Parts: sequence; structure tokens; C-alpha cells
Amino acid sequence: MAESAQDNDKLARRGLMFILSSPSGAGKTTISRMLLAADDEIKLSVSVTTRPPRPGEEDGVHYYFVDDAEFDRMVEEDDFYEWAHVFGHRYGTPKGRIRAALKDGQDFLFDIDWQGTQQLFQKDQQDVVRVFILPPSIAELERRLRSRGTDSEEVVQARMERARAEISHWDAYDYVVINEDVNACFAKVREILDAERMKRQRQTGLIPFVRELMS
Ligand SMILES: Nc1ncnc2c1ncn2[C@@H]1O[C@H](COP(=O)(O)OP(=O)(O)OP(=O)(O)O)[C@@H](O)[C@H]1O
Ligand SMILES: Nc1nc2c(ncn2[C@@H]2O[C@H](COP(=O)(O)O)[C@@H](O)[C@H]2O)c(=O)[nH]1
Repeated sequence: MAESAQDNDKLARRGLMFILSSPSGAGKTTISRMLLAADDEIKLSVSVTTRPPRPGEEDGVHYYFVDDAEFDRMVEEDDFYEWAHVFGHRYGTPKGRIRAALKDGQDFLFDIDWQGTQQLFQKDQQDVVRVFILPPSIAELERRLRSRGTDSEEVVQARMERARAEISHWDAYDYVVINEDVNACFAKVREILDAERMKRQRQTGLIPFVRELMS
């Protein structure tokens, strides 16, 4: 049966800012892509970066690739929600229309590091959901970074050297999921997203409905 306009009103809710972080190589981009393919209600917040594109990465789809001068200009013009230095490059979340779209119920997915997570949480605690992905072991993390085949040995080493420091931020997250089997990890991340969408404080459309039930 088709949903009536009244049913749709009841389902109205604020969107959420769903953050996935992990040490490099643990699998957050893989999980993000699975989520975006499976769920039309969530959109990727495409970051801006000064790092060069990897093979297969497209400008405007995976990142907006810019040079240092353009990134400086965006910082000066206050175009970022947050930005940080990560592995020798700069990465930032452009403001775009995120705030207005959240009000209209649009969910956003952020594949960002712990520094960006901290900044977004300070600005918007009510909408942020923080998920940290852990690798099953350090050896498997290294194997995944190498098997991705997109980074030089030097880059892989630099990322492995930062891995323990990245993992040390795990306790600043709302949820922690170990990515051993990718499908099992993805299923858990989806459950988190589904449950967060149902949180009472996000379900703004229920207020008049419940008032009517109680009248
Ligand atoms: N559960 C898994 N089992 C085996 N391989 C995996 C699993 N999850 C992801 N991978 C593989 O590990 C590699 C790294 O994954 P991915 O690029 O998603 O990591 P990431 O956390 O986004 O890294 P970065 O922060 O560097 O972008 C990829 O080749 C991916 O296919
Ligand atoms: N603080 C931010 N961190 C970001 C952003 N976009 C990506 N990232 C993080 O950078 C590292 C490296 O990413 P890679 O694509 O070069 O492997 C990873 O932890 C990302 O999550 C951002 O806008 N802000």
C-alpha cells in the first residue's frame, strides 16, 4: 500500500552526519562505498585534498583534488567545516549545503580522520554519529595497505608508522567495529545507521503524531 502524505510527515526526521574513521588500510573506504551503493538516503561528503589522485580516483567523485594555493584560498574564505594535515597532505570537508540539507532529512557520510571527527563533533554534537573501524591485526593492516597496490612502499611505511597513533583515538567514538570479514563489518555498520535514524530526538515528524495520540 502506498504511504499517505500523513505517513510521510510522521517519518520526517533530521539527517545525520555519519562518520567512519580508521587507521589507513583498515577498510573504511570499502565500507563507505558499500554503504553508498546500498542506501540511497545517504550521500558522501566529498572532501577536498592536496594529495595527488590514486589510479581510478575521479575529481569530484572520490575527492576534489586541489593544489596548495587553492586549499589556502578555501581556508582564508572559511569554506571548510573542518580541515587537517594527514600523512603530509591537507584534507578538508567543504561546507557546501550540509547544514540546510540536514534539516531536510539528508544523511551524510564522512570518511575522515580523528582530527576532523573531533572538529565536527565540537560543532554539531546532535547530528554526529562516530564509528571507528579496527583491523583484525597489525599484520593484516599492513597486508591490506600493500594489497591495495595504490601507494609506494614509502607511503605504506609512513601509514604503518602512524597506525598505532591513529588507533589510540578509538575511545573518542560512539561505536567500534572490527573489520575482519568485510560483509559482516558492513552489516554491523548498517545496523548502527538504521538504529541511529530511529533515535527519538531525530524523529521530528513524530511530535505532532504523538501529541494527537495522547490528546
Ligand atoms: N575485510 C577485509 N578483508 C580483506 N581485505 C579488505 C577488507 N576490507 C578492506 N579490504 C581491502 O583492504 C584495502 C584497504 O581498504 P580501504 O582502501 O577501504 O582502507 P581505508 O581504511 O579506506 O584506507 P585509507 O585511509 O588509506 O583510505 C583495500 O584493498 C580493500 O579492498
Ligand atoms: N580530517 C579529515 N580527514 C580526511 C578528510 N578526507 C579524508 N580524510 C582522511 O585522510 C586519511 C587519508 O586518506 P587517503 O584517501 O589519502 O587514504 C584517511 O584517514 C581519511 O579518512 C577530510 O576531509 N578531513
